[in-house]
Amino acid sequence: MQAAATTTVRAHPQTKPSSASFLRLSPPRRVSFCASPSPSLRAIAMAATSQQQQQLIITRPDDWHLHVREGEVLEAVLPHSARHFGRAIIMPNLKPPVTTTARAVEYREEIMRALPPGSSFVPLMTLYLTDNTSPEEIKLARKSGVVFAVKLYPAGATTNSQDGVTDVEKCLPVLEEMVRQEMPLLVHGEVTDPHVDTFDREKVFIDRILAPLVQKLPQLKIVMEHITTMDAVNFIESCEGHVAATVTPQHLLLNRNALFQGGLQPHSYCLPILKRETHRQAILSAVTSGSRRYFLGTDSAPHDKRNKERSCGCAGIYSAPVALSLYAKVFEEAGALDKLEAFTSFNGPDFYGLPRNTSKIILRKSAWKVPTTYIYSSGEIVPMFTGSTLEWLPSDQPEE
Ligand SMILES: NC(=O)N[C@@H](CC(=O)O)C(=O)O
Repeated sequence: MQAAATTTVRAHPQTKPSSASFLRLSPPRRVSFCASPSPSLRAIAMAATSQQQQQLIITRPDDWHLHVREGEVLEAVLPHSARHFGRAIIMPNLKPPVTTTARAVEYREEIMRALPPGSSFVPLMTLYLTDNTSPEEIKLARKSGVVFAVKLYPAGATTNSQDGVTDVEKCLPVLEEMVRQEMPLLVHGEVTDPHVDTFDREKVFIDRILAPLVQKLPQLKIVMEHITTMDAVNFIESCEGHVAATVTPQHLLLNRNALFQGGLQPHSYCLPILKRETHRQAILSAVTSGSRRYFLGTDSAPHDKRNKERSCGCAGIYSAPVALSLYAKVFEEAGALDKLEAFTSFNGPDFYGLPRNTSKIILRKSAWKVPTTYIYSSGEIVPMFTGSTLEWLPSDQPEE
């Protein structure tokens, strides 16, 4: 560990914009491939950072896309998120999925029981959309006060998505009710058509499903989850203010080469799959531009090591314990540390119409080693960047 930090950078407090002003975003901007800063510029930015910024104090972040599972795995992983994040949007892709408000309420109680004593972490529950979800269920969800969004998994697109939507047209009455209830739709944006190349599935989803949906229901709030392509960035920028996106640490830091680095790397396998470098660069530029349409969503997706490393391994990267350090690394390397707090702590609640957190968290420029695995009662979970040394260690202690 390095010596105690000396210099502190406090992000400037911002006033919370009204939802109306959120809708008046800057005019659509197309993003094309944009080269990263020249090595010399980047080196200067990093040198300046390392001399001056030894500590960051930012508003406590939220995670707008998180898988915590159930039972023993829930107990093992939840403390990692609860330690650093104020709230998280909890994904409903359990077995069986969380398709009703009643089940979401039960699941929330299980999460609350698994929290470490004294934790003030708040789970924001979601419903899993199916072809048979009723508009009535949306009214119940809104009335519950604990369900904050509905998740669309195209049937068969990813882990536990077999009960997902087979045809968005079938969900139109539900989506119309979501507009009335101002309930956001969270989208896993990939087609499942086996004839479409895995690396093109996000782009084809935008063309075939998302763009027509936005045209049909322009008032529906949509979060395109875990975006991976320049096409997604261009789409988000071309929409009015009702469409936003979450971005994971892996899609900001890794390109598809990481899947094959020195051999097949199952712990870098997630869906949507990592893409080529040009796409990573486009997402990085978008996120570090300061645009309010992008916010933190780790998609931290724990799977037991045996299920990741077997002959047909599961998709999902476990990033909860390392995510904040990694996002800080991304923004620092882009010379955009001043934009980090809006991404981690402001843009998400502003989009959802929720208050920003009031407590703070400290990130110290201090080297720390990521454990190789997290052992729990019936197995182990390998975190992203297993065994490597990271900087920007988040403090466990709340800073009021
Ligand atoms: N991201 C993943 O690769 N996996 C997620 C599901 C998902 O969000 O796609 C999971 O639940 O394991």
